[in-house]
Amino acid sequence: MRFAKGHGTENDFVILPDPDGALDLTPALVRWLCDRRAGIGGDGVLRVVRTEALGAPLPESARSAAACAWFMDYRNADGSVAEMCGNGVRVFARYLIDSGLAEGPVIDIGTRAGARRATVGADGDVAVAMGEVRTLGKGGAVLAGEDLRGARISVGNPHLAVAVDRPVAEFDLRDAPLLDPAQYPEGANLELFREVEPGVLEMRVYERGSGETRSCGTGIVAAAAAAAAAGGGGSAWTVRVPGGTCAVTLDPGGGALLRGPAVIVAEGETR
Ligand SMILES: N[C@@H](CCC[C@H](N)C(=O)O)C(=O)O
Repeated sequence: MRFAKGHGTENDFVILPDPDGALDLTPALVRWLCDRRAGIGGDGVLRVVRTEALGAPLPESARSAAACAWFMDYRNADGSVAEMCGNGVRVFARYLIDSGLAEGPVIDIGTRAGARRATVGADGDVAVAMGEVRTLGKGGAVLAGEDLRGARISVGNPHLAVAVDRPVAEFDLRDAPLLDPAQYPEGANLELFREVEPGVLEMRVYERGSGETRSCGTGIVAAAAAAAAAGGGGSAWTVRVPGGTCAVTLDPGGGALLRGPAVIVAEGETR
């Protein structure tokens, strides 16, 4: 099986070119590919498939993806399926261009949350229009015995974005947060963020299906939206995560642009 490896601010992915939809991508295969000791290693898998080769009809939420030539079939490291991955779309766009599958610099990519437009810049950064960012009210979680309250936000996938008042490095993110299943029947990603300068956030994330990762594009957008709603600033945000820095621009219509680096680091074949 051919693969590539890439990352966006160290949120890393095993990329599987499968234009004709021939691959049987089981949860067990995903877990093996993402295993950092026995496999290749990654926070998730990006299957690169032609939308017309998907086989199954797209859910209502993904209807706009039907017009896209390429579909990002995203899987978390535990084998579960997620609707969207912000860094994944950026790395996916970089892969399509580097491998000659798309010309760019603007590429519409299908996801389970609908079409997402990625623009590859001359500086190598990839910006993606993240679709509608919806704030759904307040939510809570218990993390390492600590009660946290924050904003429930959908960026196509579910988030709890929590503003904290001490450095994010001080939190214990080894174990999964306990979420209220009534609020999050499908689970969620937890972001802890703190405004360290006007318009600048530091953030850490515990991702549903992957554990703590060094970056999460949808989570970065959720944190920026939560910070903006709390009155901490305007539309332009810089978000520092353990794996690097991304920029978010919130637009008055409820959308967001996420921009940051995306690179392909290796290509190979499994045995
Ligand atoms: N790392 C991604 C998010 C991947 C999906 C997430 N773990 C979920 O289950 O919703 C990103 O960059 O957005």
